[in-house]
Amino acid sequence: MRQMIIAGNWKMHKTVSEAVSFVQELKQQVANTRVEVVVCPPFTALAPVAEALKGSSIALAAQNMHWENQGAFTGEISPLMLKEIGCKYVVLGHSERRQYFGETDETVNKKVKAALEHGLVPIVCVGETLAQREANATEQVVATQTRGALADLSPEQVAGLVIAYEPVWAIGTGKTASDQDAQQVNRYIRQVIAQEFGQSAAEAVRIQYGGSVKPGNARGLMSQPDIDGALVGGASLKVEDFKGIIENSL
Ligand SMILES: O=C(CO)COP(=O)(O)O
Repeated sequence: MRQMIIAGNWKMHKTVSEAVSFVQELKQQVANTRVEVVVCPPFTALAPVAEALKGSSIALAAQNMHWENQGAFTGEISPLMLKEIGCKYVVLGHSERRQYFGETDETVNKKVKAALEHGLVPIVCVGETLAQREANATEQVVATQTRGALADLSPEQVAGLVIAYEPVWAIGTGKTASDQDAQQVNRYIRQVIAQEFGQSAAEAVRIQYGGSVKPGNARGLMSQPDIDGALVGGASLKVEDFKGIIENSL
């Protein structure tokens, strides 16, 4: 049985003081949930949020990472740095990083391997653009991105990962994939993983859906058999909305 994982990707939102007061409230509101709850603050807020989360079951994730341990890479953050402050997860290959910051399947793969070497669990994002969906290329795009990101990994490593299917046209647009469409693509990703890494890795890997998830649509999406959680953007910025999604995911 795969445990549901609901992660809030704050993107470039919240100062340190806003982030800390948010998680202080959140940890009280979701204290007894059976869902695994994750927050992904911006880099500046990671350490103070880690401190504020002590004693809580909410896990911490970074939104990106470089693959090297250290070096002359101005503006970058390494896996060692994230590990030391208590990150459990790291979001890799988000479509905004692919679109605006030149992320490729190859760099995502380097980052995935580096994260695993340091005991960080990657949340690997894949998803098609509207043009790709309209050209009936969704399956081809998510298969290529999945194979690219996970190249050279062992079945055991893949089993422990989280993958987030986030159709680009559904991110921040208020357009959500229908429950059936999301389920269909998540199931397809699981089939690709079964082909590449075997059935037991495919059954163990958790595959989230992301793209305009809200309290009102969470129940339908999260009850699909191949959807094991959500990667939430906008609706993760308010405690009430995020809590609503968590509660509606069981
Ligand atoms: O990109 C997302 C999460 O990573 C989804 O963002 P929205 O929930 O704002 O559509």
